[in-house]
Amino acid sequence: MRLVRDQVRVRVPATSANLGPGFDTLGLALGVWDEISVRAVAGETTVTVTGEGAGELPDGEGHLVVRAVRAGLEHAGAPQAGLDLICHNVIPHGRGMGSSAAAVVAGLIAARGLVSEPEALDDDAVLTLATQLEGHPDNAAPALLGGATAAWVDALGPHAAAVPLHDDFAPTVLVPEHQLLTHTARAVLPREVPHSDAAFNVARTALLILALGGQTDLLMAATEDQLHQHYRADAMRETAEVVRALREAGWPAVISGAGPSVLVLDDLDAPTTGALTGHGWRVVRPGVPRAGAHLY
Ligand SMILES: Nc1ncnc2c1ncn2[C@@H]1O[C@H](COP(=O)(O)OP(=O)(O)OP(=O)(O)O)[C@@H](O)[C@H]1O
Ligand SMILES: N[C@@H](CCO)C(=O)O
Repeated sequence: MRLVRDQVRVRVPATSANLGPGFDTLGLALGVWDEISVRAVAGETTVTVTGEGAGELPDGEGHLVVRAVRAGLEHAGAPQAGLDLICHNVIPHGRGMGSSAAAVVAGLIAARGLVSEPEALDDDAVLTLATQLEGHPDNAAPALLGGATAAWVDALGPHAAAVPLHDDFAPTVLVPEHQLLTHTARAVLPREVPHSDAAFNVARTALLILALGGQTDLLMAATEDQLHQHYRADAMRETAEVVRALREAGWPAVISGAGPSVLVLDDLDAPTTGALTGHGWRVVRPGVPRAGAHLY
């Protein structure tokens, strides 16, 4: 295996995971894109970041995209090189919009673009490597494939399948100013849950597949959850309060990923978004790209 191109550019979408009951399983691509350029060079690795994370992220081998490119090259059996990485970041960090999965998937797709036999980094391989770096596949799957996905892990590794979305589906994301790292939001979850709570979520997740496909009258019941959101409420009180108020008003609102953004599985109306904007929430209507990360 060798490097056949010395420069590639990758676009990768934001994602929202869980969608309420589908903890560590369901995910949705969002039309907010990071763009990276990777050049193989003879010298040391350098990283230039504009937008989100500029001046804060590591500027060398510790950068998450660099780590992902390296994992991809290693998996493909390709030689490592110095990397000149340029990142134009739009996806907010630590908000539950899949920034870390986007960084990892972008790096792996870049590695695919650099090597002589890209099939060594097919979608299965990229999802496996991304899940190793992320710890769970639910953001990586839609970042890679686009649309909505169900991801699961078995003895062979992670897998993902597309979840059909009805044509009018238009989510709204409410983004607060502050960050909450996924690591922190996972630390508050119990190691075990009651069987009745697991059964509760199995039913809601099944309903959610129907609701996303077009049975929208099921959306409210389909977005109930007992596995993670109430455990996380103390770590993101404003988020929990917005989710509660929106649901009381009939909107199918959930915590986006590990929070603290809120995902509404509907096109939130102008009076409601106006009120939220006045309280410091940024309103994003991203649309759902039907394709995921790609070279461009
Ligand atoms: N584009 C990026 N380049 C480099 N590192 C990144 C990038 N995006 C995210 N990261 C790293 O990942 C961290 C955020 O990841 P984290 O998993 O906590 O949140 P998230 O991925 O934004 O949200 P969620 O997983 O809930 O959707 C950042 O603080 C940073 O260290
Ligand atoms: N399923 C993950 C998504 C965030 O990365 C969680 O809720 O912790």
